[in-house]
Amino acid sequence: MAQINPSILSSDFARLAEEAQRVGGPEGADWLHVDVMDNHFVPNLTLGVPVVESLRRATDIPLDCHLMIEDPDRWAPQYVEAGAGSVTFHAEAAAAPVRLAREIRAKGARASMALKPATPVEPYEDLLPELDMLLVMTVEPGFGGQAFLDVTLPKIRRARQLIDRHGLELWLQVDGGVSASTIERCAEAGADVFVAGSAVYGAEDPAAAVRSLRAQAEQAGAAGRHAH
Ligand SMILES: O=C(CO)[C@H](O)[C@H](O)COP(=O)(O)O
Repeated sequence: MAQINPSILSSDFARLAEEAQRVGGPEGADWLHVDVMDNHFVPNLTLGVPVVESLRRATDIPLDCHLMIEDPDRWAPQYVEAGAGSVTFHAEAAAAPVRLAREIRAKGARASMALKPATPVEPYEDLLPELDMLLVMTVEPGFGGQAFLDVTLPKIRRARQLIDRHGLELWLQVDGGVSASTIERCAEAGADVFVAGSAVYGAEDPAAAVRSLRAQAEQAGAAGRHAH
């Protein structure tokens, strides 16, 4: 089943609790995608551990924290303690990704690793069993509202092949420029978790946008599985 995770990067940061509610409810957001940026790993600055702690108290939607930060080996465990249900670190930033994934899992969250558009998936094949989710970035991380990068589609396909070849349960997430006009290509390529910021929070009815994106992804994903 396709999962839709609205990115709070495109929401009103002064009203995060209400913004979480706007995407909740029946058939609403599966997870809330929380973009953590440190102005070092990416050229933008957002929020940190205290905001995640507050968000955890403000919503029942589980938190999917995407750490676009340097030194995730040091910080990721703190996001689990703050209440994240899933913590994503970047392959390009982690010093010891296997140890870090194990630590995140041991603390009780889902462990996830992200790849920037130019980072190949193949070198990480043996590491995949240590993960609960792989995030293939479909824009350069740092900002919401960017155009989807088609060049990432072959990598989504290759990641799906590796996951299936090894019989793994891990989820394959895409993030960046995911909208009504790009989600089907991602789903056909094999993604099953979709982060959408502007396509959800820029819509008149964000909860309806979540439902509509999920329906599109499910239909295209089923067609993609049939074709393979
Ligand atoms: O990680 C991100 C940027 O680094 C955001 O989650 C992503 O870009 C979502 O925004 P949009 O759907 O508007 O592209």
